[in-house]
Amino acid sequence: MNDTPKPSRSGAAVTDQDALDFHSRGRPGKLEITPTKPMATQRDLSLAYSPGVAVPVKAIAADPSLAFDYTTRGNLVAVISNGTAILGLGNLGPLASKPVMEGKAVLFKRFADVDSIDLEIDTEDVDAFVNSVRYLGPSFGGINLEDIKAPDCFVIESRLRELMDIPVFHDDQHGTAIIAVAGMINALHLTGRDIKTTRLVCNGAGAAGIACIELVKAMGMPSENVLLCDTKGVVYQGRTEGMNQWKSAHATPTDARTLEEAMKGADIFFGVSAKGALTGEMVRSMAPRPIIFAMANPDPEITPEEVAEVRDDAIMATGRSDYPNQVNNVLGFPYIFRGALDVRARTINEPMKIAAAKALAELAREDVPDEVAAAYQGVRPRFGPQYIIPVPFDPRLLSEIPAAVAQAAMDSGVAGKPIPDMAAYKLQLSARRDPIVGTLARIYERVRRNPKRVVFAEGEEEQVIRAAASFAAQKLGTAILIGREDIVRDTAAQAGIEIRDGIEIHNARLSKRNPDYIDNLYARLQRQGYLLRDCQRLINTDRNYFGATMVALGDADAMVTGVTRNYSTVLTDVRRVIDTRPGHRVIGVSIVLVRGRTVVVADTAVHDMPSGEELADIAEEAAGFARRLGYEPRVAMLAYSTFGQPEGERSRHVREAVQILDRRRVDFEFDGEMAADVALNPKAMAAYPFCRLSGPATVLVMPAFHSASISTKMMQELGGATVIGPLLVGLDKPVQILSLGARDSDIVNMAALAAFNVG
Ligand SMILES: NC(=O)C1=CN([C@@H]2O[C@H](COP(=O)(O)OP(=O)(O)OC[C@H]3O[C@@H](n4cnc5c(N)ncnc54)[C@H](OP(=O)(O)O)[C@@H]3O)[C@@H](O)[C@H]2O)C=CC1
Ligand SMILES: CC(=O)C(=O)O
Ligand SMILES: [Mg+2]
Repeated sequence: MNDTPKPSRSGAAVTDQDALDFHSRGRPGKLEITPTKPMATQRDLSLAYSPGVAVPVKAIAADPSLAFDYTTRGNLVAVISNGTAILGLGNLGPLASKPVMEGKAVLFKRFADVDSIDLEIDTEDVDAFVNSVRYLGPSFGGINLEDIKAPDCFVIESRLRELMDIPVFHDDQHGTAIIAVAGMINALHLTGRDIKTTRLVCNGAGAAGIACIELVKAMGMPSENVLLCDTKGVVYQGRTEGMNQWKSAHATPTDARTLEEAMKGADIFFGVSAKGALTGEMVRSMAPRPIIFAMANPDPEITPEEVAEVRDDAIMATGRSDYPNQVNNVLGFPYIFRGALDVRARTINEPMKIAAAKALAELAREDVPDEVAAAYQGVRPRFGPQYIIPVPFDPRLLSEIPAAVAQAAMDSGVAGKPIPDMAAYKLQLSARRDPIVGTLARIYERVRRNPKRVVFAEGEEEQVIRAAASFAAQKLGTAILIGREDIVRDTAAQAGIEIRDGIEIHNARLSKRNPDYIDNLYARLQRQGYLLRDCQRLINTDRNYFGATMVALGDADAMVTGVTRNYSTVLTDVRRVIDTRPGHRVIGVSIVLVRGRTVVVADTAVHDMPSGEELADIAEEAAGFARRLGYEPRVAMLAYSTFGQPEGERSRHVREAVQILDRRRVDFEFDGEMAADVALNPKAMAAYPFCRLSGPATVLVMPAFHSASISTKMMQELGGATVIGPLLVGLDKPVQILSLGARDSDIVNMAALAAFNVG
């Protein structure tokens, strides 16, 4: 396996300050609760609360299964910990565990649309813990126990499983075991091993370790082939020190006493212990083509670089996202609970776990979609030593894993509500996906494959420097900060931002390119009332002119700006330097992402009251933009009226635009004029059977700037939508303008969109 590429970090590493800022910014923490019903009127109140609420109360009292129909129970999982084994950091208590538990709760939501809340319980007493949880059954559809130390976790989980009629799942045990076994199945396949003759050493005999070896044995590895180790060394038959019944059950008759001795000739190493527990020497002593899963978090037992120093034939995985082969339970718990909840499973049993592991292993062997390539810096992974397990951003996880788990629950008789049509269920699962994940991941992947030089014009601003550092660290290209070098460096130092490789600082006044930039600007503006002196001043002192000219003359590929000045001023400046792309019209489009759907809205930036002709151009630009993003455009020309009713002056332009598009014979679906509900809601559209759109619109062309701007901002503020943009489309060179005070993550997204040349 000498052709195995050397392991490398993806470069998305974060600083301690990044992590603290991420957690404290805006509303502290990572989640909030939002209502699903309006609570606006007296009637709403009467329905949601007294007296209306009494009706579902009585219904549930008569038939408890109705709680799934009338409450959140069926989609709600509690992530519960006492903080006694937080990642590999040890017993730091319940309060300190809260960031991890909140994190798991948001991952449930993000990856599988499972609502989740963290509960930290302040006790190390097993009985008290069990009692705190057992009475919570009516609140939840499932219980995810987390980061509870062994052996307490074994007692807690088995007692709660007996006491509660919903799935109780200690993720550090079974989640980890499922993912590790999935990776192992593929690694065995790649190295041509038979599980029956393979020897495994598992370092860590706690929650994760015991569960991993139990599942491995359930998959067919003979007990005598498995050596378990802990802080005292090998768990051998007859050992008395540091033992408990769970370790004893896996004690082996062996002469090996230390991890070092155990590792000699071993085929597989599972590390679920602590940072640095495995040495290069031990790796050297393993069998040919060894399989090493160093899963301790946040730092593995050994790094891929350290393994690569001693041998080049290993298949290596860690629990981290910044190396290839992330063996982490995030690949399991969202989807396992999704499947279990959807069939109202009473428990998560062995067949469901094995089904999840097999489905994961199978996914890694299939061809991967674009978004998966994103996590591999544009190098499309292919099943092999560097890709034995799917990545967390793989969109297929959400349709495949829950379906496999649900099927296994049905087959093993624990499903309370079987799924009648699996194919339809898989489609429903895909629709649960948060679309922003896919859209941005695709763009990032393409930019990484073809990195660009991007100007960050307001280079002295802290959030811009932070964004530039992140852009460079994510290997999206070179970030060019415009500003005075000493000020940029001081601001960066004070904010704890490292100016690393991939960042350049350009001071406009000192640039050798100034004479050329001034000549270029003067040639463009001399007949618009500008003197040479004016152009000198603009290039020397105005970072937008300097930066845009860099892009115009090819010294950079794209630019982002606008954090410190208002949109229209910046747009005017930029358009003085950069032309409209021949045959195009400059417009602004916004991408609106709401659960389950993405729509493109135009024109959100440039034309105030567009004519029919201009609306037709806007439709063409927006449709082209949607295609470049990978969406099939179905363009609705919006108005307050639908096909002539009610009549009105403003709808006339929209009708005209439709006629113009007809004459132009454009190659995308369009129709109008129509109201927004008709465009977006198939039931409302059904009232107009002659409508030419084959489904809900994906592109909304607004009748005027005010309606475009108002509606997108309302969607953002009131509708919970994520709005990206306005993005400038139709310029000859890619420039994107940020909103005043944009945050670093928004700036990075815009820089990536500019580099992608989305416009
Ligand atoms: N990648 C992933 O998805 C997951 C990774 N993990 C990681 O696994 C590790 C263990 O977690 P968990 O099982 O929940 O914790 P537990 O506290 O339940 O168990 C820890 C086990 O590790 C052993 N151990 C600790 N340090 C060493 C060492 N230096 N050498 C040998 N054994 C050691 C302990 O030994 P003893 O019994 O003697 O005290 C104990 O058996 C953590 O680092 C965690 O981050 C956990 C879950 C998921
Ligand atoms: C990933 C995880 O659950 C852990 O490290 O504890
Ligand atoms: Mg954990």
